[in-house]
Amino acid sequence: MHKTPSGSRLGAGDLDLTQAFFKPISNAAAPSLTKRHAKISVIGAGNVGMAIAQTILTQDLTDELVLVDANSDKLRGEMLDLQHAAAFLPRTKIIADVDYAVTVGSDLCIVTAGARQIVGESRLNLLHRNVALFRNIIPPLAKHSPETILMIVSNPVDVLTYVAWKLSGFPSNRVVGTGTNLDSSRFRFLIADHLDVNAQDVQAYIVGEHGDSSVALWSSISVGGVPVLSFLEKQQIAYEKETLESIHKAVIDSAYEVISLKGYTSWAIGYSAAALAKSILRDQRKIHPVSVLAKGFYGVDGGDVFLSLPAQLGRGGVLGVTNVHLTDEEEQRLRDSANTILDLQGQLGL
Ligand SMILES: NC(=O)C1=CN([C@@H]2O[C@H](COP(=O)(O)OP(=O)(O)OC[C@H]3O[C@@H](n4cnc5c(N)ncnc54)[C@H](O)[C@@H]3O)[C@@H](O)[C@H]2O)C=CC1
Ligand SMILES: CC(=O)C(=O)O
Repeated sequence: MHKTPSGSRLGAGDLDLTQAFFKPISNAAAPSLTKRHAKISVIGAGNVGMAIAQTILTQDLTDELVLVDANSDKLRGEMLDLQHAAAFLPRTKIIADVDYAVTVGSDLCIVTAGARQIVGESRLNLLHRNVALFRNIIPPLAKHSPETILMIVSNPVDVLTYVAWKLSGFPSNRVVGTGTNLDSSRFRFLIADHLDVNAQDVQAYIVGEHGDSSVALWSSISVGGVPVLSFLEKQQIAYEKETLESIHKAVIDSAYEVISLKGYTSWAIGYSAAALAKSILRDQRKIHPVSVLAKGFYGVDGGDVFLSLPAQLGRGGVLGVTNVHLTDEEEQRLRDSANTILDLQGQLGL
């Protein structure tokens, strides 16, 4: 019996066995080529990479799922553990290797590798450690899958999305960071909890940096299509600005709290990244707040900076940025957030 690093094989007689088991149908037509084979590679098989991988599998988003990590034992262990769930999952080929050649021809590469925050540490603190890793990760991904879409998750996600864009040489529509898609989900959860409604009926955006300088778009909040703040104003129902601010603060504090309790965050980013993968690979053209090249939008003009804006995602990657109404204060906060990120980027010399 022969075993490869990318999985267990039945042996050299595989083909004979298959033919013995299944009698081929005579005069069968060639398979239809209308459905494209989809391949997703997840780089980094840690807490986040595995949460994303398992959500992708349960949601049947790909035909082939590739895992890459620098730690070969952990990688093989994770691959086998997922393969052993085959009887309960949609059929997906799962392979893993430390060599990036395994990612060849990926439609989507999701990068989660790298250092994570310890308790109380800011995402921005991870920058230099993770930029060094990205120099070894992005070029081989781009080489093996020159047409792929890169989705960056590792932190600080906005600056690392910029780094991935620079290192890959890809057009900006094919480089996206998960950005504030997660913060916006936390925001929607907290608003839904406050109003006792379903979070899926709440539309609300956090934009800017995925982190401490993020910006809550209060004017964007609607529930079941009803814009909340203008509704309250028209009905002359008073609301406290402090209540709004405290919800935004709770969003910012969310990751710190989860990290202090369980050491890392994983499930919510797993669902967040899988939702983005679905919009991209299934050409859903849905709008998500994600990290995109923001220069020229909403008065952000200080340089090439990636930060989250409501963007439409489809098979071509980032299809466009939505023109949501921002108040003057929100626009100013967005520019401040951009400057926070630009200051850090300035240290990189890329
Ligand atoms: N953007 C977002 O919303 C979120 C981002 N994150 C970030 O995701 C990243 C990963 O977090 P966790 O999975 O919890 O960390 P982890 O420590 O569990 O996993 C990191 C993995 O990266 C691997 N790795 C390190 N160097 C590598 C290299 N050169 N090539 C391939 N693999 C390599 C490690 O072996 C490890 O398996 C962190 O930067 C974290 O801050 C985490 C949650 C949410
Ligand atoms: C760790 C992180 O970036 C988050 O959970 O938001």
